[in-house]
Amino acid sequence: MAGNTFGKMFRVTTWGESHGKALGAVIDGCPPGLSLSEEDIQKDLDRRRPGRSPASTKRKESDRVQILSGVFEGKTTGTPISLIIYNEDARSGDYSTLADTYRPGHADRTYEQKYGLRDWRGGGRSSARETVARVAAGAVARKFLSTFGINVVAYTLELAGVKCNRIDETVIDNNPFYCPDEEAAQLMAVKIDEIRRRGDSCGGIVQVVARGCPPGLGEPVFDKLDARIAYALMSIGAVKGVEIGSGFRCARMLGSEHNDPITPEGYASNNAGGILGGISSGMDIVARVAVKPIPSIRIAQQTITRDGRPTTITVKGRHDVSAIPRIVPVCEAMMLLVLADFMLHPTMVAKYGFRHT
Ligand SMILES: Cc1cc2nc3c(=O)[nH]c(=O)nc-3n(C[C@H](O)[C@H](O)[C@H](O)COP(=O)(O)O)c2cc1C
Ligand SMILES: C=C(O[C@@H]1CC(C(=O)O)=C[C@@H](OP(=O)(O)O)[C@H]1O)C(=O)O
Repeated sequence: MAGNTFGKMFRVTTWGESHGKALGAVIDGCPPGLSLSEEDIQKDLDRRRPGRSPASTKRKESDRVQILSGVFEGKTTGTPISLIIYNEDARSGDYSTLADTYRPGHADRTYEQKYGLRDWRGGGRSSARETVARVAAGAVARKFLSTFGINVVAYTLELAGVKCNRIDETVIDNNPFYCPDEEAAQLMAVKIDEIRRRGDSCGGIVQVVARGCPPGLGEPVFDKLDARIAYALMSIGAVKGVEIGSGFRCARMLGSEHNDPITPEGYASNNAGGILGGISSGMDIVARVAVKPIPSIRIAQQTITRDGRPTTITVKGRHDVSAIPRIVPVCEAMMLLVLADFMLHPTMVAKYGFRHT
């Protein structure tokens, strides 16, 4: 099956299914000499792992990563870096009704229409369990980018209709929703509890910010930085919208309001979200994603069987109430992979080289 590889210079292939033996990533193109340990990767995996918030699936996965190749004496060797994470708690028997019935909102029917068969155990390759491999690869990109002073942070702006009124990044890791407004996080917990009890699900909005990027990332046509970021974020399951900078609000602004004035010290505002003409400006890169509600819900829904008979489905198995907050580190990972890819573009290597730690 094509379409399992992301990136051109910093290339990542993910492999594995939600109820298979293991999942993993192969990273090709990471420069040699970079310090890299399993612990560097584990930190990010622990933020995505199930069980860390009331919105999370009850599936119990330790998500311990092992580095199988590409690292010797604590440094990358420039050869493919292979990472593996074993599945520990799939409980595939709970999914037997999915063998014959399609879940509304999930990939079951479209996948089968395309390939003619489907691993119905938890959605197989279409399960967001695959994002464990993206986060592992993203952590390697984070380590590489840190040598240039580049970092990426994401957080929850809105969940179940509860909006943040302030952004204080220092509190993000103090609450289970990765929310920069602690009061909003408390309301989110109440809402999630209500929705979970009803057997329903919900969505929200995540903001992703990249800091320390030099000017020059991205191409003026086709491979524009904003185009690649939108592609990367939209490639995550449940993401249905991506905005950069002022985003959809720009449609209602005047040019005199939207243009970011240029001063000798830099740009006076950042409606552009750090990207002009497809190329990073040196300002913070700011993107937001709209996340849809989780498809697998316990409320009865209308659907059809594989042979086209109408029926209703009440989805079994263990599911998130919302992809937020677990999607937050996944958004970080996809942004990190785009930036690492562009930092390895020949024009950027000529300017900045590789930095080793
Ligand atoms: C972190 C994360 C966790 C998710 N958890 C679930 C889940 O438990 N159950 C489910 O049905 N969908 C879950 N999803 C959403 C589905 O994977 C996604 O809706 C599905 O693959 C269909 O793709 P689409 O929504 O992009 O069309 C999750 C998505 C993410 C990013
Ligand atoms: C296990 C994880 O999340 C899963 C994402 C997911 C889905 O359909 O996206 C469905 C559920 O699992 P299963 O594939 O067993 O139905 C979630 O528990 C994980 O992210 O580690």
